[in-house]
Amino acid sequence: MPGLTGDEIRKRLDAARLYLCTDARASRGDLAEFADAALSGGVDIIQLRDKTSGSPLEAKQELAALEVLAEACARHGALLAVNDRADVALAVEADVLHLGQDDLPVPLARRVIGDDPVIGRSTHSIEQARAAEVEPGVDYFCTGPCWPTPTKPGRHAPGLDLVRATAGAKRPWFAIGGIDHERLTEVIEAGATRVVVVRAITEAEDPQAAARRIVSALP
Ligand SMILES: Cc1ncc(COP(=O)(O)OP(=O)(O)O)c(N)n1
Ligand SMILES: Cc1nc(C(=O)O)sc1CCOP(=O)(O)O
Ligand SMILES: [Mg+2]
Repeated sequence: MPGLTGDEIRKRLDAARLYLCTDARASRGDLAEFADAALSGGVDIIQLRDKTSGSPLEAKQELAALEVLAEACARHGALLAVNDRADVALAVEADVLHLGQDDLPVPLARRVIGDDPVIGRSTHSIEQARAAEVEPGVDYFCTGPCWPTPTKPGRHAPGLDLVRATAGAKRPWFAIGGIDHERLTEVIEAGATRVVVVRAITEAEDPQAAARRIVSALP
């Protein structure tokens, strides 16, 4: 199946509200079923982020998991995101590459993946968010963590002040970190219209219902 054009990817990014990061669920062996459930519940972007063992996945496992997620995304019209690795994003024709402050610089990543996929940036301070809002080659950014989270241990949480300071930014941006359905109202009141979640869906008994509840609460 031919991939999406850059314009199609950017159109879907503009409309995206709920972004999910998931591990490969190797211990549960249900990645395809889980992804179908989350995407049916309204997840717009799904990223493979597997740091469960403390080190990156072996390439073979990462590519196998991305193949499963790519098929699920194609079934549901969602975007497939790769974390950290421009070479892997190119290899699997991902729609999205997500880069943190310590990852590959954006101009180098662009050289690898070309112009079509979108690139996202993590930000953890007002200065970083302001920079990501105008940085060439960046299409969206994330601000967080909103609350300290065991999914990203040791990362200082700038909290909702960063969300408030970012509200109204010109580029698409997502709040991340410690967000679940119960905390969503606070995040929205602080000015976020898009969120990234991990445990709120990966640890839910019913991932489809968990995604649906979050989507229906978003503006
Ligand atoms: C959508 C999204 N937002 C933030 C992150 C975190 O990126 P980073 O700071 O590089 O940390 P790691 O995820 O690589 O540990 C993300 N992956 N995705
Ligand atoms: C992967 C990640 N990045 C963050 C950032 O602030 O950039 S917070 C985070 C983990 C978010 O997980 P949960 O939804 O389980 O709290
Ligand atoms: Mg990273």
